[in-house]
Amino acid sequence: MTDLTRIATAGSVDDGKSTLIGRLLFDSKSLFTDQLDAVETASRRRGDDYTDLALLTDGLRAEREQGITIDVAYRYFATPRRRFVIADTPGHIQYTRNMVTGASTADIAVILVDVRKGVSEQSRRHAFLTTLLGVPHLVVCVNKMDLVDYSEEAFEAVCRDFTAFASRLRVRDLTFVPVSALHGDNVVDRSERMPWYEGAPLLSQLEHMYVASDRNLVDVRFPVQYVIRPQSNTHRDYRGYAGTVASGVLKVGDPVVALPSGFTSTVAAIETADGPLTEAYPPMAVTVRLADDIDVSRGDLLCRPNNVPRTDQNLDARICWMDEAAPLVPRKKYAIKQTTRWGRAMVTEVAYRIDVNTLHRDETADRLDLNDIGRVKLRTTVPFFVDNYTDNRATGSFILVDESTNRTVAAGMIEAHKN
Ligand SMILES: Nc1nc2c(ncn2[C@@H]2O[C@H](COP(=O)(O)OP(=O)(O)OP(=O)(O)O)[C@@H](O)[C@H]2O)c(=O)[nH]1
Repeated sequence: MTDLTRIATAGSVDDGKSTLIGRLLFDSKSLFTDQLDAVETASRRRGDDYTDLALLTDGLRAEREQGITIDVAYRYFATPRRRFVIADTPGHIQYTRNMVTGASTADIAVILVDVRKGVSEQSRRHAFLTTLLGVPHLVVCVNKMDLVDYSEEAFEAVCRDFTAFASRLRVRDLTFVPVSALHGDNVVDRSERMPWYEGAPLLSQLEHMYVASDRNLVDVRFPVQYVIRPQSNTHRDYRGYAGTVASGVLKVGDPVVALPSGFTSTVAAIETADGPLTEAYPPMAVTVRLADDIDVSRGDLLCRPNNVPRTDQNLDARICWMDEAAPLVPRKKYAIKQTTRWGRAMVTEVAYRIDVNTLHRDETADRLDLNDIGRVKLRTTVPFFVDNYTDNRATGSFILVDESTNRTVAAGMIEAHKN
């Protein structure tokens, strides 16, 4: 199985996120020498007597910031055990939107807490968003341990406060690691300055966390991205459906049903740029050929006949509002995209807005502003094939796009209907 483990990071400004990521890359020897030279030169130029690893990710981020609105920098690194992609989400402005972008596909979230500041409003917000986005594993790095003399009591106090808040959320797996990102304690190598800590350093936790079983390999969902139909005479009869497996394991010979038509067939072949396969699983990009010539178009969904998502035009969802230009206005029409399918949607009701610090639900709210999270009801113009987000992060999520500006204004997570 392609084992790319996705990590999302979160932390308030100056908690040390960039330094931690730099340290992970540096100490695990995942850096290219030319990048290292550049960082060392830049550090010297600034008069630092140490190599400022934050320059590494900050530099990257600056590159990414040009011309894109959602500035999440992705960094790949590998150890002999695992390959990782780490999303570095800036802690300052727009944190909710950036975190939603960075964490919606993450296997593991790493939240930084400055041990001197303790569990702040932002830490609570990060924990809440992590669970809202269904990230299965949460690792809290209690950073800057060097500034509290590597005190066990200081570490334990943060763990206690964080656990108390997390107990009110749906956290599946919570781990704490005391680190000093600056000095490298417990990041890649075990720290000798914290003999009281019996756990493993961060990297080793990331390498050993069991993530495969978190992925949905049960419910086959294959959203069709393109229909491939060559026009040449030699390939006249060829018809393939290209897309990315959203969940489940698709096998040659399996019966499938196409939605919305409801026609059934069997998988005749699974093709990739590197040759044919007998099975495909998420997030593989493949072309599927069917035994019968049934009507399948872009935006349709292939699944198993005995395991289909619900077809719905009324959606209940939690959404995060991401548009700084205008608040969410009920009854306004937006474009909606779920997997590869587009339609139009109208928010018919804002049920409540959630205060992420207190988890209080404000049922009097009738709009959502930038970074607000709320529960809403939507009505779509065409049927969508949906699962609850808790069962399927791919088919349970959607975005709303403002058609006049073409901006993504919301990310949504579908929930079961409630009255
Ligand atoms: N003493 C000490 N300082 C640290 C540690 N980790 C980071 N710092 C310092 O804290 C400051 C902020 O670190 P960054 O890594 O830039 O913080 P950040 O969270 O990435 O901040 P943004 O990039 O602005 O989101 C820098 O001056 C770091 O050198 C640590 O473990 N100990």
